[in-house]
Amino acid sequence: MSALLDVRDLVKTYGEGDAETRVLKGLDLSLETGELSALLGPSGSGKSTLLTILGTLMKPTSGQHIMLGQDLTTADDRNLTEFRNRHIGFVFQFHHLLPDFTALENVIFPSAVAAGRETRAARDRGRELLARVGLQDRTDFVATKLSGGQKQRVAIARALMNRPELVLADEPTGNLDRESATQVMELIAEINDNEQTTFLISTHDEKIAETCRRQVRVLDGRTASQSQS
Ligand SMILES: Nc1ncnc2c1ncn2[C@@H]1O[C@H](COP(=O)(O)OP(=O)(O)OP(=O)(O)O)[C@@H](O)[C@H]1O
Repeated sequence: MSALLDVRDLVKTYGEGDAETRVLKGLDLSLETGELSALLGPSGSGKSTLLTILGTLMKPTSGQHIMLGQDLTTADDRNLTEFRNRHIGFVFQFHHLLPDFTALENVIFPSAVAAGRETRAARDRGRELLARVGLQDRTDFVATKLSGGQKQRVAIARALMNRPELVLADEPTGNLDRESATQVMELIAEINDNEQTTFLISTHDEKIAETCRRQVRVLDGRTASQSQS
C-alpha cells in the first residue's frame, strides 16, 4: 500500500467574531491506497466537514491537504474541479439521484458532465457498473421506481464512474434498513477488495464501522483514535 492522502493540522472555522465556531482543531489523517475506513464521532464532531474538505468542495481555514502528491490547499477552483472529477467519488445518505432519470442515466451523469457529452463508452461503462452492483435488470428504471437500497447501489455505481482512487461516503447506510445496509457495505467491501478503491465512510453505526478494516474516530475536532480490525 502507498499513501493516497495526507492531511496535517487541519483547522476549519465557520462564521466570524462572536458567531465563530471552530469545528476542526488540528486534525491529522493519512489514508493508504486500498484502505477501507470508517469515520466515527459524535453528532457535530465534524465528520461531514472533514469529508467536504477531503472532497475538495470546501477549503480548510488552515492546514495541509495532500492527495496523490498534490497540495490541494493552494490549487485554484478550476484545478480543484478537474482533480475532483478525476479522482474522487461521492456517496451521500440521501443518494441525490435525479428522480426522473433512469438508473443508467444517473450513473453516467458525472462522466457526461466532465466530458461535456454522453459517449458510447460511458454508456457501456455505466451498464457494466450497474451489473457490478447487481442492478443489470434495473438499468432503464427511473430512479423513483427503485427501492432505497437499490438507489444507494446506483449512487455507488455513479461514484465509481470516473474510476476515482478515493470514494467519500457520508452516512451511506443512514437511511437504510439493516439488511439493505449490510448489503451496501458488502458491496463496498467487494469493490474495495477487487479494485483497490479507497473508501472513507462516515457512520454513527458501530456495527457498520466494524465491517470496515479501520476505524477513525473524530473527537473535539481532532482524530482521537484509530484502530484496525
Ligand atoms: N456551513 C456551516 N456554517 C456554520 N456552522 C456549520 C456549518 N456546517 C457545519 N457547521 C457546524 O459545524 C459542526 C460540525 O458539523 P458537521 O456536519 O461537520 O458534523 P458531523 O460530525 O458530520 O455531524 P452529524 O454526525 O450530526 O452529521 C456543527 O456544530 C455544525 O453546526
